[in-house]
Amino acid sequence: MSSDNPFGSGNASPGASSSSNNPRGAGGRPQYMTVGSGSTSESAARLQAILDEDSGYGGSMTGDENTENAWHPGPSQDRYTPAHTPLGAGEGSAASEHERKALASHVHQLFYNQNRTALGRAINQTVETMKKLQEMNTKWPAHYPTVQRPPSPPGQRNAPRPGLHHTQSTMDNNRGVEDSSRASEEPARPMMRRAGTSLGESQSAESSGDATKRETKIAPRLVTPQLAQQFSVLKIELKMEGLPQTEIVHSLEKTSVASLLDNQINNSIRHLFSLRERIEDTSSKVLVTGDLNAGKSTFCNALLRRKVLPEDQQPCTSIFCEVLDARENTGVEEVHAIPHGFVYNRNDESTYQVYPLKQLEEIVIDGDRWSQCKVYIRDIRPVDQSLLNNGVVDIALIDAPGLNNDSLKTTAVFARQEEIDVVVFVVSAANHFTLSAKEFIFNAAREKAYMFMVVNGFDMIRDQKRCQEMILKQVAHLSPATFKESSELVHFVSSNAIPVVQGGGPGPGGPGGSGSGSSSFDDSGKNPGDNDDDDDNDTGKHGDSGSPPKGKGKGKEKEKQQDFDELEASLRRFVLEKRARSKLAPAKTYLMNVLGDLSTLASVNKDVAQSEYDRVTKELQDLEPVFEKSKKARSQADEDVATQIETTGQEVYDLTRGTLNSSIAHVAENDLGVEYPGIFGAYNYADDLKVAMLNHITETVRWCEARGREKTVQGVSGIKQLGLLHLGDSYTDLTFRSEKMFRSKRDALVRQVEFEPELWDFFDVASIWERQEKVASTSMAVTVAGVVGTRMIGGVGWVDGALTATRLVGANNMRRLLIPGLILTAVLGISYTLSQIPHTLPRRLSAKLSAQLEALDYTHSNATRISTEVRRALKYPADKLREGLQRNVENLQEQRKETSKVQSESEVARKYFGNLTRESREIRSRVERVDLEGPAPGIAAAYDA
Ligand SMILES: Nc1nc2c(ncn2[C@@H]2O[C@H](COP(=O)(O)OP(=O)(O)OP(=O)(O)O)[C@@H](O)[C@H]2O)c(=O)[nH]1
Repeated sequence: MSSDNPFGSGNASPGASSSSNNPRGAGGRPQYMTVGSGSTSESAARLQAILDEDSGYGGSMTGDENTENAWHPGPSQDRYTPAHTPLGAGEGSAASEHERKALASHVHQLFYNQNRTALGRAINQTVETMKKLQEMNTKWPAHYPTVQRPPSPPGQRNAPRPGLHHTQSTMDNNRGVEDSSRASEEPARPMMRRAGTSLGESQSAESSGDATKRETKIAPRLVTPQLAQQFSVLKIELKMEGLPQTEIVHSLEKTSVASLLDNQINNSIRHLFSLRERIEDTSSKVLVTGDLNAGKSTFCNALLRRKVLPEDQQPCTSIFCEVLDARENTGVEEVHAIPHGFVYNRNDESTYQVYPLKQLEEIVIDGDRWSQCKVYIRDIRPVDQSLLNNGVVDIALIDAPGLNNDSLKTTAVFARQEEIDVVVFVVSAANHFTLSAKEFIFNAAREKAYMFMVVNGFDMIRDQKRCQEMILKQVAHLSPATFKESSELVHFVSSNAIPVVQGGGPGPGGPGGSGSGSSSFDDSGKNPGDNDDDDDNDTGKHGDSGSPPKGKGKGKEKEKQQDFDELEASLRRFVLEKRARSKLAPAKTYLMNVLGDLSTLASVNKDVAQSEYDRVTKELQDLEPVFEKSKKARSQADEDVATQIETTGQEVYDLTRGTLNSSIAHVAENDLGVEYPGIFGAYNYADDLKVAMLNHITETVRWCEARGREKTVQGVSGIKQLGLLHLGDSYTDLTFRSEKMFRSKRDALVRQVEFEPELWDFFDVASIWERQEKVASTSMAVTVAGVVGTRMIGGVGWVDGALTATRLVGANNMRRLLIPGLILTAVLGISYTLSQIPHTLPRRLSAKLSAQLEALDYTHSNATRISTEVRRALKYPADKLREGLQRNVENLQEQRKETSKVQSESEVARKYFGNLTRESREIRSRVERVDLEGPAPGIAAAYDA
């Protein structure tokens, strides 16, 4: 564009000392994006070098080999303001003006790149943080913040306290204007502010006070879940009939919430990736819309310096035509026409049809067939002037159908699309704003406070000053923000005055090279072959609609050209600024929201982890003595039970043994209930006696068993007491059925004891004699017999007695008396002996029985049997008790282990969430510092100028 510079290319302004001091500078080829038509300065070139180093995508080519004098951005670079060069008169000041604007643009670009890098880094850090959170979430399921609903005032439904909205840093500021207009229009629509990531949602951080105020404006019947207010991005969307979301979250398991959160984090990470992609994207889309026949296509062609889009006096554009750089289509110039109902994908030819450029005219009028088209062209302008491909911001132009009742809505929807960075509104200088135009701008102003306005066909206006005043007045009403910046945003131009290369194909010089494009024009802005400077109807220009009433002469043409150049420069700046907002702001807003959510989540979970840690620590402290006690109880009860079993067993043994021994020893002395039937029944008597004795002993055994039972019952209840003492409620009581003891060996004794009464059992001479001595009234015969008997029994003594008797009675008498005496004695003896059987026999039998039982070890074996059974009966509940105690100890041990595990986990979680809170706040404050709103100092300088 330097060739179009009215001040001559390479002439630095007088005031631009930096340029004049450096012989390289002013006259050199501009190696950076030139804004406007001004010449380029050395400092601008240096800035370009900075941009190139700035890791961004700026700076197409530096080519500045000599860097010794280059300006290096120091710590103060982010506040670098180009020096206000003293303005010289005439051309010099104009050149300096251009230079300053160029610098401003570059400084803005520098800021843009810094912001972009900062946000990109923040996105990476956030993604990493979120991935770590996901990992943590699997180990320690994160808690979702609980929601406390405040009690509702009587007669009013739940109206939760408004939560703090997260900072919304998106785009179009001037909320005040926007809000008040909205408020008046929609008083009853208290929409909740959500994560605004789309274009046009401009919101700033809201204080709790503001929020409360806003809440009071909101109709109280509108219940917004507080949950949604606390979270904006990581909000868990749950739908369940009849239940508010908050309650559903409460009713969910901790792990279920955790997995929902995990899902949400995944979505969030995906979104962050797409935002990163978006901020790294250098392209920007500009939608050109306006009234029918306002000259939109002519304006687009003028921007391209090539007649690509069909222009007509009658409305012709009925579809959206997007003009893109042919490099995006492997360098091939062609039109891709997209039929209705298809979503365009350049790599899928089934979604469009290919046509040559010259057929574009037929396509744009065929709105019935096509919904839109993509026009790939090679920009004929040099890279430093190119709009489509300038290495800094690649702009795609979209020519929209003229606004009328049919297209108004579609265009409004199109303009709201996320990828549309800027809307350029073309209005006819002659017709001013039509109703459709007003409606469109008024609605668009809600989304986009600023709009770029092109008042076209200015050449047709005779009283241009009045026209300007009238239009600006209308702009003030329609878009106050735009009006405030009207010097930058409202341009009065004549698009048809801009020389363009004719036809769909490349111009004579060929569109390919960066330098060749400019060769299509001469210094005066004419087309080659243009003979008449004053002829606006020549082939190289627009304006075939008739000659303008003004603007004859070279000066006028240059003026129009200059106006258009100004417009272009402003448009570039505007696109750049808007791009910063449309591309970076969604990333910033989303990051602010997601990091806000993360920090809320982290601090809530930190608190939960802390309280869990405190709780389990306390639990462990309480558990320790219980565990020790239980261990002690186990060994104590073990000992007690063993002692009890042993004591009871021993007692039963001793009792049985003593009782049985005594019973056996004295069995004969008992009244066994057996009558002596006389000598003839003596044998039966002996049998009966034997049975009676055995029964008596058996009864004694039974008695001992009964005592054993009693002791066992006592023992069992003792064990139960121990169980209740040590295990409490967890002790399982057992029903003890004592009657089931001693079931076997009942008749064993009869089988074991085998003896028959013998003859000698009936006669116990020794005892008879013993007994006889005690009897006082004994007859003589008996005495004699007794004496004799005694003597006889006494051994040698009886001979002596016989001799004594012989001596008394005399030998003859003796002889006569001896026989009857002997007979008498025998008879007496026998009858006495027989009479003693009931006394003798039981003793004899008892002695025999005793001997046999002793031989059988009867007493010991029975005492052992009974005591063993008692021990066995006691052992079962004792074992159960031991098991219970052991289980108790093990349970406590397990509980202790689990609690310690929870303790260490919650400690890890506490630390992790503490770090996460800090980390997310740090990243968030870094993101917050990314200033997308304030104009860069360079821009301010440009505005000052
Ligand atoms: N005098 C003059 N005529 C212009 C200017 N700009 C465009 N025209 C003419 O106005 C007519 C309409 O121009 P277009 O560019 O087709 O208008 P449009 O807004 O694209 O039309 P639709 O898209 O069909 O609504 C053409 O004949 C142009 O030559 C201008 O600045 N001055």
